[in-house]
Amino acid sequence: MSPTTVISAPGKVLIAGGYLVLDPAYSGIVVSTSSRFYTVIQPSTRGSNTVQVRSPQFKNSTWEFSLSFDPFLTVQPREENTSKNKFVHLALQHTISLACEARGVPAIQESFAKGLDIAIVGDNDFYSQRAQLAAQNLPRTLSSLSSIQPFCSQGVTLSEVHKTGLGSSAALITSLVSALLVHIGVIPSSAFLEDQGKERQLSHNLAQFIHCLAQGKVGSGFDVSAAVFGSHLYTRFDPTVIASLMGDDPMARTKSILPIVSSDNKSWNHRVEPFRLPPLTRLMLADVDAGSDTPSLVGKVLKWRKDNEAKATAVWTTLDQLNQSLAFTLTSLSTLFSKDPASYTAVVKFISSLQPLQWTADPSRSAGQTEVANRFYEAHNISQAIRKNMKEMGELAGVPIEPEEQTRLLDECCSQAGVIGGGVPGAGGYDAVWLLVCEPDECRANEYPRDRIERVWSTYKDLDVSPLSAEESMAKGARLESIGEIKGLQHATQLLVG
Ligand SMILES: Nc1ncnc2c1ncn2[C@@H]1O[C@H](COP(=O)(O)OP(=O)(O)OP(=O)(O)O)[C@@H](O)[C@H]1O
Ligand SMILES: C[C@@](O)(CCOP(=O)(O)O)CC(=O)O
Repeated sequence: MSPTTVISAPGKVLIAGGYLVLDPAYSGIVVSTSSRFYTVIQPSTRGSNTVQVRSPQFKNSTWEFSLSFDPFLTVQPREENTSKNKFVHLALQHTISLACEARGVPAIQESFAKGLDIAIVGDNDFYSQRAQLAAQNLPRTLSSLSSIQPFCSQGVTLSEVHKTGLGSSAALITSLVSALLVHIGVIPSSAFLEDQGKERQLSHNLAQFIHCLAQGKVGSGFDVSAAVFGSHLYTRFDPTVIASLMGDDPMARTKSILPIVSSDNKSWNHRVEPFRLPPLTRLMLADVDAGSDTPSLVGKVLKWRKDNEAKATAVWTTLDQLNQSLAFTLTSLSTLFSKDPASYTAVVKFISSLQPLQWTADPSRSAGQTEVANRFYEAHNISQAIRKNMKEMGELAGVPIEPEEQTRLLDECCSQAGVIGGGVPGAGGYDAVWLLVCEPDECRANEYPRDRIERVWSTYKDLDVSPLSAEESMAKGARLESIGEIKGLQHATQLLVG
């Protein structure tokens, strides 16, 4: 067992397939973010069979647990704890229980002979930084965000914090479960050096089960899938695969978990197909300080679908065709870059200074450049069509998927030079917007499309729009880290490097 184990897991943005991805007949485009959760595990000096979990970014966020293995494993919160965290408790209970099944109780008891210290931190993006920006009298810009200390203290408790919708619980559960599986020897650390593999699959299956248990519902699971595998085209797993484990009491001891979450269990029929955003483009995310209640939005849309089967099938069929066309078009741009990077680079530089309507108007271009420009324009139009159909679905279901305030903001953004597309991520509502913008390899200072968007957001009056620093993650999901290589991590967790 290594002295220190660090596993990170990315946040998520569902840029297409919201609601449809709840049905295995449809897929969604999920992008994993550069903003990540980090779990750091070290042996403790607190005594055998003890686990201390700290979330140093928050007040009142230290939880101590006592383990007993007889007659079977139980993870008991200490009475002295001044708060509860169901997500952390369930992750410990079911991951250590699985470890006992996989390696035998004596081996796992050995792992806890000294006890464990666990620290969990999330990149600043997972929580609104408005208060920090205001306290330092900084404008709401990307450069301001980069001046805030990494993993900064939020000054509040977890129940008071303003989350930004990047999937904190999915990234947290994935990084904690994966770090525990590695630290107590169930899977090798090398499991997180390759993109797929059986061990990464086991980590996925266990994290999905624990996340559903903690949330008390079985969503599509795209958020945990993004945290484990990174950006991809996602098709959900059959929820019956974990039905026997989803008892009324999430704390109840479950019977054997291993056969159900094992990578050999072929009932896990989710699909993870390759996808990443095209070269020389950038994902931009903003937190709109209005907030939405996803579960209630989902409930209303699914009721509308049930009560209006024919119309809903027509709307979902149209949306799915558009979603798959967007995935195909964005992927074809990556192929065009591979074939002729010079033409591709020249076109991105050209369209970055033009509104989308003008992108295909240059007759002097070569055939190669014309094909690239046409594809970018196609991606823009498909993205706008998805917005229109998602908005219409909301109006039919009586749900603010893209409410008027968000429509006005997105129309303003999507008409800017160099903006490929955008929309409301996931379930939509009032809490966030995403944009895909050109990121030319060279451009006059302050004339990048991202600069234009920053100006629109920082001066926007109807809504309080604050950028997130997240881009698409270059890594594929959960990743083994070294504490000394992540800026601010050792300081934030106050653990020893080693
Ligand atoms: N830094 C953290 N440390 C420990 N637990 C955390 C942390 N951040 C989030 N959590 C846990 O995750 C829970 C939030 O999960 P919930 O499902 O409500 O949000 P979410 O949908 O993941 O939020 P979002 O997508 O906005 O990040 C919190 O109640 C807390 O238990
Ligand atoms: C509405 C839904 O399809 C997506 C929800 O996405 P988000 O939490 O709004 O980012 C629900 C789900 O996929 O679990």
